[in-house]
Amino acid sequence: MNNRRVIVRVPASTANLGPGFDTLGMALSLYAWIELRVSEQTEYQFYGDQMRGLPKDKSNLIYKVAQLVFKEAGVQVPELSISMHSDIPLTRGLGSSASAIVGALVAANALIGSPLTDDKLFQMATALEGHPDNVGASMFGGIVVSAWDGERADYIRLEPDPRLKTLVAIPAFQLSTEKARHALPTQLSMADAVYNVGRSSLLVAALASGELGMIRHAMKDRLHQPYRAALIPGMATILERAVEYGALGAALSGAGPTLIAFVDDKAGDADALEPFLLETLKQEGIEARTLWLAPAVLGPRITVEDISKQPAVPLPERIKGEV
Ligand SMILES: Nc1ncnc2c1ncn2[C@@H]1O[C@H](COP(=O)(O)OP(=O)(O)OP(=O)(O)O)[C@@H](O)[C@H]1O
Ligand SMILES: N[C@@H](CCO)C(=O)O
Repeated sequence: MNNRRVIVRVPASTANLGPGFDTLGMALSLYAWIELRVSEQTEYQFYGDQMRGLPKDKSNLIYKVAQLVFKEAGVQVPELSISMHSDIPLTRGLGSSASAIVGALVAANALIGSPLTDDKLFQMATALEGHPDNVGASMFGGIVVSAWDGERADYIRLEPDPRLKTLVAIPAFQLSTEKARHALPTQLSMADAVYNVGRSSLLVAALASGELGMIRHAMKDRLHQPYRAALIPGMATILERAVEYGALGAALSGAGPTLIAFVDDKAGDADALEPFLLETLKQEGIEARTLWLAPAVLGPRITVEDISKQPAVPLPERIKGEV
């Protein structure tokens, strides 16, 4: 274990997909890399613009999550060398906390010889995050349909349709999940609950069957997006009109503020979508950047190296070409 260097690449994710609040998630082709080694004292190396401001002591999420794995497995690894490079922006609705939790669980488990099963790691990740949607997608890749009752999370993974691509508009401002959850009501009407059960079921069926044309009707929501709209000016217009600009459907990504549009890559009729998203946000005074992302088919990719046999080059050099 002392000579082991573990590097885990973990995908970002989009949660809810509109109606599937706390239930649906899809992994995206944007990544974070976490490296763990046993060390004499705990130290951090952070790389990439997204890591600014994160703590470099034992209060760091990665360290705390790794210690939960060691405790569960009954081993002691009090000091760690932690390196991280992330392209996933923090507090923007692209699952940065889920990627950090899943990456830390998987890396810590690999460091001690993988005693915990993937299902056990998923249960731990769900309890830590408080909902299974983002962590399920980061853990298993693809599209993950999940349900959690506070004790056990169950899931089914769906293979994303190869025609599916996404365009995300990432506003320059941050919005924490905590704040976006505070905007939600504590009670809902039966009519709205039935509305969402219908849309969410239809969306899962559309994604599983490849009937992508149904997404425009299915990707609608009355549980969370209407209540969060005031936090993201321009969102309501984008959700309503994105289909006019070639999207299959659009949603708030996770708790926001990122907006995500689903596109049929083979249809080739979405050239006007990017300017529409950016212009709509700009009219509300919001600067944003866009990224075309594909669904990430794979969950975490684990590399274990023996550093007694090869020199441990810094993480950015090790992952050069992947970033
Ligand atoms: N690599 C990391 N190391 C330590 N803490 C992290 C790391 N990545 C994310 N976090 C923590 O997670 C917080 C962001 O979580 P939050 O749930 O608010 O947003 P998100 O996960 O980016 O978006 P969403 O859950 O809506 O998709 C950060 O402010 C930070 O505290
Ligand atoms: N389902 C969660 C995802 C963000 O973590 C929410 O919308 O609050």
